[in-house]
Amino acid sequence: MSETSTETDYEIRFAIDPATAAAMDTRELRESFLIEDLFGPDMVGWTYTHYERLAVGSAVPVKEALRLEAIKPTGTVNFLDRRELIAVNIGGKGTITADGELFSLEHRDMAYLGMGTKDVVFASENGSAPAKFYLLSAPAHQTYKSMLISVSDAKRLDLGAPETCNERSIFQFIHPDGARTCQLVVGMTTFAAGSVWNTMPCHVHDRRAEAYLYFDLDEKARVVHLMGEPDETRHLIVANEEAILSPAWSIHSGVGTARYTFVWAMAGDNVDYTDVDPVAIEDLR
Ligand SMILES: O=C[C@H](O)[C@@H](O)CC(=O)C(=O)O
Ligand SMILES: [Zn+2]
Repeated sequence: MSETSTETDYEIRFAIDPATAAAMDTRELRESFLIEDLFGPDMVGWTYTHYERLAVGSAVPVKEALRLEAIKPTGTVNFLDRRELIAVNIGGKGTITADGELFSLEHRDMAYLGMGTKDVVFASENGSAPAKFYLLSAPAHQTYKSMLISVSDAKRLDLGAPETCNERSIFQFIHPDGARTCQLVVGMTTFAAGSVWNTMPCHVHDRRAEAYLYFDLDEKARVVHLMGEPDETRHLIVANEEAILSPAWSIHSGVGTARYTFVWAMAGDNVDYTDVDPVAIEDLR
């Protein structure tokens, strides 16, 4: 890809409190917590949230490479002057060049870019099977090393059972023995054939907000994503390659009408994956 474009779009989502969310109808819930049309071609798109100032976005270089540029909400000269970023490739092979360092990402690989990285360019190896970079960024307080994290470097945790339709593997890309980050904790969850329930039994963690990207879901299939306080649940019907925002007070769990994969990402007061408050299934309302 010879040309480099800098078309960037963003929208802001304010933080919603639980009482306000409980009074919302379907349309309002979707406008507040669902991100549709996430992967627009040949542009960088952001949803800048007021949940931990976590920004969720995408870069899909089809005709040309795409440069990361600052957006007004960051208030900085370069996007990463006071932030860190993780890019997860859910498409074809692609590259990320960060201040001259080249990272090659296969399908399902991630790259971590540390605070202070100035020049970032996303490119596809082949525009007819473009890379699809799912972007996550949070404020940072120090610079950790930029690095490629391939799915084979991730720490694998097998959970669930076929009888409860929740047999799945959690790939923790950020863990204490791997890449260091300030706030971002990101991973991917895949399912055994026949299993469709993620994160059930579910949990909350007031210390961290979370975002999910559901992908590799059949175009006509949907995930029924559960949100809300444990005793006041709501649902979002989610299509392939759509993301949801999960405030710190909300459960985040889902059941697919067919198989899918998802990327989960958190930011907040700690990076301890195990620091969750479990919710018993019988306590859900
Ligand atoms: O706080 C952690 C996140 O919710 C995910 O790790 C949960 C998940 O992938 C699962 O149980 O399927
Ligand atoms: Zn969680």
